[in-house]
Amino acid sequence: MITTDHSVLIPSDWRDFLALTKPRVMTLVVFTGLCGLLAAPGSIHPVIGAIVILCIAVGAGGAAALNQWYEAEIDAQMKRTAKRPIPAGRMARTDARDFGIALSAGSVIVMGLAAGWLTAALLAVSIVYYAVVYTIWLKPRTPQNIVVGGGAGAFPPLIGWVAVTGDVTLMPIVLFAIIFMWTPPHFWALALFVKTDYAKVGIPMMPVVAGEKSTRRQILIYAVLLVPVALAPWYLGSAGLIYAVSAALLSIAFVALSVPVGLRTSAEEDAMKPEKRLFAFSILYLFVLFGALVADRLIYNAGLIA
Ligand code: HEM
Ligand SMILES: CC(C)=CCC/C(C)=C/CC/C(C)=C/COP(=O)(O)OP(=O)(O)O
Repeated sequence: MITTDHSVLIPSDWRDFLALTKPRVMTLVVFTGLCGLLAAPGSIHPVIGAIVILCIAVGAGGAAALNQWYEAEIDAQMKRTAKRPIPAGRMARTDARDFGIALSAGSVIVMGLAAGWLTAALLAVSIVYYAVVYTIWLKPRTPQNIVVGGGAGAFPPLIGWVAVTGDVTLMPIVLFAIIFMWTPPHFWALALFVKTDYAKVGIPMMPVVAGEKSTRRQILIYAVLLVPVALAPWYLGSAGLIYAVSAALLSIAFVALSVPVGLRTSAEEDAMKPEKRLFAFSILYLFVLFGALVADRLIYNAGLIA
């Protein structure tokens, strides 16, 4: 049973509040935000920079808490999510809601005061995008939920970049586009092996609605479309050879891992190994790609390469 009553004493400790922020997923969200900040041309005071990253972490965590407040009932029915603080009965639902609102509002206000209101507005849009547009509106309604909703997770590098430069130019939009195109293969690879969970709770994820075959084709299509987008910082002249070589190698590996997932029809014999491999690699891919962007920028700035 899910508790919604404030008066019920539930011994949720700090670990439950931390779990509400989806800390493991958010490491990559925060990392891409940090990379956007470090790769941007110009400089930012280190203390302000640290506050910006903290606000991205807190805002994303707040949005994740609101996601779990709203989805407590369906989380309770899925194996992967049943042990979360609310469905497991360790936290009152209203506490998660209040915590989510406090983190979200607090992060936007502090961001505005520290880094300006354009940066804060972008953070606010990404929070509303994840907690409301994706969670409440798209996710229960359409199999394109994560294609459109994935935009929420694409904001952090844009936010980090704009905190430094003060305006939205082509390059931060390219960084947004990289994560936007990356999200479908990232999530659908996983959705293929947790399909039954989503089917059980009536969430129209792509493999449930369009079937496995179509989802597999779409994973491959997005992985191929991601290649020119991932290389864009280089051919648009905003990144050098270190980034170009890294992006090319990562792209080859990503497409190579997507091919067996995209082309096969039956996966029963190997317990979905290629799908699990692609999902795991998708995370490494984004860490290394954004890390390469920063390494490239720092090395060129330091004059180590002409
Ligand atoms: C709508 C878009 C997305 C959906 C639906 C999605 C969904 C998921 C799911 C269901 C998991 C499994 C772990 C869990 O149960 O929490 C996961 C893992 C993960 N996701 Fe995503 N994801 C999305 C976008 C992103 C974005 C934008 C990032 C970061 C930039 C990201 C980073 C990660 C990471 C790092 C993990 C591994 C966490 C771990 O090791 O436990 N995801 N994702
Ligand atoms: C700055 C800011 C607000 C960033 C937002 C970052 C963001 C949207 C990340 C998306 C990652 C994520 C946890 C998806 C889970 O989908 P789900 O919630 O459908 O997964 P679930 O089934 O595990 O609940």
